[in-house]
Amino acid sequence: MTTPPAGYRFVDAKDRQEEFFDVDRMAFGMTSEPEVDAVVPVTLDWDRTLAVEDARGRFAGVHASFPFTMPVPGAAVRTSGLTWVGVRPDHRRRGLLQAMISAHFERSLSRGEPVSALFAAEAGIYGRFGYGSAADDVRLTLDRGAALRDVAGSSDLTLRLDPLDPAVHGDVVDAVHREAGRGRPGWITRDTEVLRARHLVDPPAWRRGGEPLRIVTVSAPAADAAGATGTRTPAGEGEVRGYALFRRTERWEHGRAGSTVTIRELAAVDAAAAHRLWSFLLDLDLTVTVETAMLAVDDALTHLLVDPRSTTTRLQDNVWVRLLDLPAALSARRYAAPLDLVLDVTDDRLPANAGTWRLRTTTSDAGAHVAEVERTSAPADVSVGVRELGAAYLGGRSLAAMQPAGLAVEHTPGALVAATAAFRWPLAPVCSWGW
Ligand SMILES: CC(=O)SCCNC(=O)CCNC(=O)[C@H](O)C(C)(C)COP(=O)(O)OP(=O)(O)OC[C@H]1O[C@@H](n2cnc3c(N)ncnc32)[C@H](O)[C@@H]1OP(=O)(O)O
Repeated sequence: MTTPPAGYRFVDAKDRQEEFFDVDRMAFGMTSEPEVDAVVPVTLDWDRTLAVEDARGRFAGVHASFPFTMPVPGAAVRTSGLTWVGVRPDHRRRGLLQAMISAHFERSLSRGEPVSALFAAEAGIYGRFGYGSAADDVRLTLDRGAALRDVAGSSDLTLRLDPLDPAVHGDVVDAVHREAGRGRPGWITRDTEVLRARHLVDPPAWRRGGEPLRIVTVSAPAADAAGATGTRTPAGEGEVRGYALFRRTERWEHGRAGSTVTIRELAAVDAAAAHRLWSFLLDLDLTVTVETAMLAVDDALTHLLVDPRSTTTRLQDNVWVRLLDLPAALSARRYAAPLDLVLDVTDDRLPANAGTWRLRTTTSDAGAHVAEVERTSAPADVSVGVRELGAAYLGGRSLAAMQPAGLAVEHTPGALVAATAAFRWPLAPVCSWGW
């Protein structure tokens, strides 16, 4: 069991919840506002929290994790979603994060979670611990009226705008979100009531002068409702095929309206639904600018825009992935092509992962290849760090492209091209919400 640096010890945080939050408020510079705290539910599972206490008995560092089932190429894997990591500024750079990460790895492995994932507060922190940046997202700023390519059936869908009411819309949002991300690696769903509730809260302090959150849904006519999501609008007009959670922030300058539309999340189960939702959001009266939520780099919108150059696009790292139990993790996902590869893996923090492994696809299931991963003494085809394998794990990064950066070394000609063809996946990975 990991021990923290001298003068510190790990302690249970369960009965000291306010202290736990105080550390993060100190670490992030966040304030506690009673009107926000009253409505924003605590999502933590206290059995998955851990604190580091100093010699005076005060919490100096904390972290927690969520038990996710993360979609990976062709399958899903139990994943420990690291969160709420914080060290008080007066205790930083003494190795508390190092100790907490080791404890997190041990505890996740003991629960049978072969993978950990996180959203990084700063992108420079987690690579040293073997997390690889496994997905990017894009946020687009669009002008009102940005033109879209046509999609058949879009105008047949019924559109409905309402104030967001979690009690009314919670089930619709959950069902459509699940369906919209089917088959997309990284698309973690909100699997507890409290995570679902947290996603829809909207305290006035978070609105930055904007209106309360709205929801726009699009539905198939009742007779056409095929049942993909099994949801109907609250008024029962048909099956819901997509929604967007958004708000407008009103602005006037020299008598001219210049409001902004800010989208918290948009999910659509088919092209017509995506087109109808974007067409609506891109043409709201009195608005001039639309800010999207984080989208997959290959999101439908990126294909539908007539003039992609007219938007401002911000690319950012999305989910980071750490393989904790390498053979379990690599055999949990599917592969896009057959592969028989000996990998020489370096992993300074989890030596059980280091050394040579043979990854061999055996059977295929609906075109996706199932792999066995075993220890071998055979000579390696490719040498790679566990961080790079984490980066490639969701199918969004090319192992071959890491070679010019010196992060993957090929010993057998053609091995990196073959590995890349097998590890890549048709849909770019993304998680649509941060935890
Ligand atoms: C998944 C999430 O929850 S992300 C949220 C992360 N939390 C925050 O950003 C809140 C503000 N920051 C903090 O609370 C702290 O500074 C932490 C948690 C980032 C680091 O905690 P510390 O206890 O200071 O880290 P620790 O002393 O163990 O340092 C470990 C290593 O990480 C490096 N490191 C720490 N913070 C950073 C950073 N922000 N950027 C780059 N490197 C960092 C250290 O330099 C050290 O490097 P070394 O191994 O080469 O010496």
